[in-house]
Amino acid sequence: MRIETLPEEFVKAQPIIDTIEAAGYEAYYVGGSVRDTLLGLPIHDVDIATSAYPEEVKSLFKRTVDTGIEHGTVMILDHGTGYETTTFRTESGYQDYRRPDSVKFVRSLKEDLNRRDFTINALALKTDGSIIDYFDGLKDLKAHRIRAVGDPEKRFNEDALRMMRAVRFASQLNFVIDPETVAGIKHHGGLLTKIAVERIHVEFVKMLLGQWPAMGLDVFMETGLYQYCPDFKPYQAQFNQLRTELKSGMSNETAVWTLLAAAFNLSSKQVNQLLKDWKSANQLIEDVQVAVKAVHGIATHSVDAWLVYQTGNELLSIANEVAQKLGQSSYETAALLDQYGALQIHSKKALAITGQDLMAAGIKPGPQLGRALNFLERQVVEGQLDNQNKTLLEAAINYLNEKA
Ligand SMILES: Nc1ccn([C@@H]2O[C@H](COP(=O)(O)OP(=O)(O)OP(=O)(O)O)[C@@H](O)[C@H]2O)c(=O)n1
Repeated sequence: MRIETLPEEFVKAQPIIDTIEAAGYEAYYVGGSVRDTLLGLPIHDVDIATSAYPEEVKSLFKRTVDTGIEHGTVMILDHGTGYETTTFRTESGYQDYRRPDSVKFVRSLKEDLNRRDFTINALALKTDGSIIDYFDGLKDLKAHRIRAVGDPEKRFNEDALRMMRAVRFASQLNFVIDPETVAGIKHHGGLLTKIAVERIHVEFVKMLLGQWPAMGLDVFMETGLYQYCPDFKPYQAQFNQLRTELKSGMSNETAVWTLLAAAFNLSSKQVNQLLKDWKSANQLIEDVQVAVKAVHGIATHSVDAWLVYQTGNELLSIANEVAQKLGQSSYETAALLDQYGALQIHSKKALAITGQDLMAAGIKPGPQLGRALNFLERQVVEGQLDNQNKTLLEAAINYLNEKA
């Protein structure tokens, strides 16, 4: 098998391989970029595997960075691009079910490919476009199948995260998982509890962002893997619902979490807790809480100006995307965004009056001044007042007189 025209990312990286080969070593493109090229998908990072030992690699290039030298990885910098170049290796140990305790550098490509997770990830590509395939990866690619290299039990015992990777690849590629590999996942699912939640989180989000999340969710549920993901175990029923409803992936991470929070019917407090447990960034937590509120408004057809204003353009699109995926929206996203666009103001700063103006008119600083500004903001957003300095000043004074 030979690829006629290599994507430009590989062509750009060719001088690296040429240099290594000219020094008498072997070097190949490996990993996800080879798999994705064969599937006609865009590629992200070009990874290189070589028979040269790390010190030998370093001696061949002017600019290198030791990104993971103990595992044989050196990054070669070339015209502003970094290429991770890893010495062929075998691995052993894995006491933490995640990283090998020790690696042994070897000179054989076959041994290196033999340590990898799935056959579709164990292909090597030469600069002339030919493919080296020791484990029937091409056959599996053609059959749209994820199959562990060698013994699945051993593969998952070495690195438990690979089970989540299998789920994620199923969702990204619309592939099925080979029965023996599924059996390995069922048997070793419990090892996931040994893995840091952040790592599970990354794979889980990638799964829901994949184009065929129902494929990934099927495996996630049927193998029982969900039971070993902290915080997700109680949501079996909701996951099952999602599997049938979710036809395609989500647009981004905020959308993924909004979908889960909405599908799981979580309260604001629960969303907060879930996302904190999953070590999410504060901004993400805030955004999801706002978006969930908007999903609820959209689902119950109570999308008023104030909700639209509070949610904002970006989160409004996300909220509608989620509501649509859950079959709860009949709104056109464009119509919601038009509604947002038609508001007189899009932030408090845009009010035609300031706290200074109010103080100049004799209103004392303090909580009542803040309350007056909040009142004006809402009135302007809801179209009860024009956003004009004089109008707002009069309205503020009336409001405060009424409250007095
Ligand atoms: N737990 C893992 C992680 C990675 N690999 C091997 O290392 C390669 C590169 O890993 P990574 O960059 O994490 O994933 P990709 O397969 O490249 O996929 P993607 O870039 O889409 O995440 C994989 O293809 C696979 O051969 C592995 O065997 N076991």
